[in-house]
Amino acid sequence: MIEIRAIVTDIEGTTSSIDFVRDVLFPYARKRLPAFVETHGTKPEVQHWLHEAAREAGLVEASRQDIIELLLQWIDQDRKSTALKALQGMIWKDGYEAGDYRAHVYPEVAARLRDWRADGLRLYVYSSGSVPAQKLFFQHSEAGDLGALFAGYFDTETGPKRESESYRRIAEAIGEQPRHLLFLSDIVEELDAAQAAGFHTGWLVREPQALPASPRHAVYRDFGAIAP
Ligand SMILES: CSCCC(=O)C(=O)COP(=O)(O)O
Ligand SMILES: [Mg+2]
Repeated sequence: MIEIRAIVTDIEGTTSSIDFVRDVLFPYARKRLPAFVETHGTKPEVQHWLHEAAREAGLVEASRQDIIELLLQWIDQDRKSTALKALQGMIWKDGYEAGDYRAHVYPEVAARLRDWRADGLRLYVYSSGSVPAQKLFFQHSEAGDLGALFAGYFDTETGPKRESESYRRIAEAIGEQPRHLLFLSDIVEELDAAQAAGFHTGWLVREPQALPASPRHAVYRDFGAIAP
C-alpha cells in the first residue's frame, strides 16, 4: 500500500497561474529593479546576489549598470537564476505589503491544502522562486494567509528542479523516504527528476491545456482530483 506522508508542491502552473507570475510579478520586478539596485545595492544581502548574478554570467569587473541590464534580460527570458529570484523576492515584498497585488491560487487549492493538513499530511513548497518570495506568496494569497499550512520551503539553493539529486536532498531534509513523498508540478522534466529519486508524482495539466497522450506521471486537472 502506498503511504504518502508529505506533499511537496511547485507554485507556478501548479498551485497558481503562470499568467499571474508573468503578467503581474515579473513586470512589477522589472519596473522597479533599476531603482532597487541603485538604492539598496550596498546592502550586504543585495550585494551578495548582485555578485552571484555577475559570476553566473561570467562577467568580470561588471558595473552596476551592466548587472542591471543582465538582470532585466534574465527577467524577460524567465531565467531560473537563484540570484535573480532572490532579488525579485526582495522587490515583490514591497508590492505585497502595499497591497498592489495578492498572489493567485487556483480556486480549489486552499481547501485541498487544508484537507491534507487535517489528514495529517505535511506540506512543503519547492519552487524556483526564492524561499522568502514563496513565503510572501502564500502569506498574501487571494485565498488569505496560507503560510501556516506549510512545514517548509525549498528553492534552487537546494539544487536545480530538473535534477534528481535535488529531490534526494529534499527527502533528507524532510526526514522521509522518497516513497512516502508526493511531488506536484506542471513541468514533466521536474516530475521525471523527482520520480528518478523515488518520489510519487502528480502532473498538473490545467485547463485549457490538452491532456498528454501517454503521460509518464499521474495527470490531474486540479488539486480536487488528487487523493494521496
Ligand atoms: C513564489 S515566486 C514566483 C514565481 C517564480 O518566480 C518562479 O520562477 C516560479 O517557478 P516554479 O518553480 O514555481 O514553477
Ligand atoms: Mg511550475
